[in-house]
Amino acid sequence: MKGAPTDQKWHVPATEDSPHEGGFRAEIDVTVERGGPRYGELIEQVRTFMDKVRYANPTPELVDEIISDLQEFNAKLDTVLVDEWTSPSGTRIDLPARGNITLPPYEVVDGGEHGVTATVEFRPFHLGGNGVAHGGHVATAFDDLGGMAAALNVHGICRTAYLTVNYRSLTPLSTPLMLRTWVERRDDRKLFVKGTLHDGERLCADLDALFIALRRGQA
Ligand SMILES: CCCCCCCCCCCCCCCC(=O)SCCNC(=O)CCNC(=O)[C@H](O)C(C)(C)COP(=O)(O)OP(=O)(O)OC[C@H]1O[C@@H](n2cnc3c(N)ncnc32)[C@H](O)[C@@H]1OP(=O)(O)O
Repeated sequence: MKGAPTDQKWHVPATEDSPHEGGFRAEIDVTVERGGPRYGELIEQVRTFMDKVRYANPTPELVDEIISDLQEFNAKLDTVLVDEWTSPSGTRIDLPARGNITLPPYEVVDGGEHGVTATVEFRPFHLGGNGVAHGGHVATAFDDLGGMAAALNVHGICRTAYLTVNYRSLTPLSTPLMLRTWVERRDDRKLFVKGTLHDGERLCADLDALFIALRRGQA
């Protein structure tokens, strides 16, 4: 498993002409094919680029050159833009963080109704200051993997109502960390989710969140 568990049943009603229904995906279209076999490498190159940009001090000439290269890349991608429901970024279940470039890359090592265990590595571009991760990126990892624990528990899509992160110690960059999330209590559509982020034995942060299972068709 990398981006999300593959052996789950997603009981979401499908319609023939609409790829989604309100906030739901009508079909949880899990794919390992969109974008081709090297799509993960593309995402990794983009992440590496962001790492370099975060730490580079380029000359004005190099800035000019890179802008021009990026304009060419953007023009190429302009020819293949699709809607969010069919973009591989976020749906490639075989890739870290489902190939979603906006998320800290994680790999799910175990996931089901009981919760999710994942390894996550904050990249150099997730720098907050003084060599450690920005707290907002830690919250992003908790939001996605807390939402996944809620979704796996109810077999449907959930949305964050609140998310509290307690930062217990510094979160290192470029280090494999262990992130766990689980539903501690369910009250109808309300899922009270807990989580922890560890660097080895050391607790970096913990999570207290409420996710709400969306009603069918709810935007
Ligand atoms: C394709 C391959 C994929 C496969 C793998 C899939 C896995 C993929 C995992 C991805 C996981 C991503 C996870 C990211 C999730 C976001 O980041 S979502 C974005 C951030 N959140 C938002 O924008 C939410 C904005 N707020 C809203 O939309 C609405 O307020 C909500 C949260 C949906 C609730 O609205 P509602 O459905 O109308 O419900 P409402 O009746 O207001 O509240 C229901 C109950 O919850 C309580 N409640 C609601 N809000 C609160 C609150 N803030 N505090 C306390 N109680 C509250 C209410 O009091 C009520 O309680 P009861 O009266 O029933 O006891």
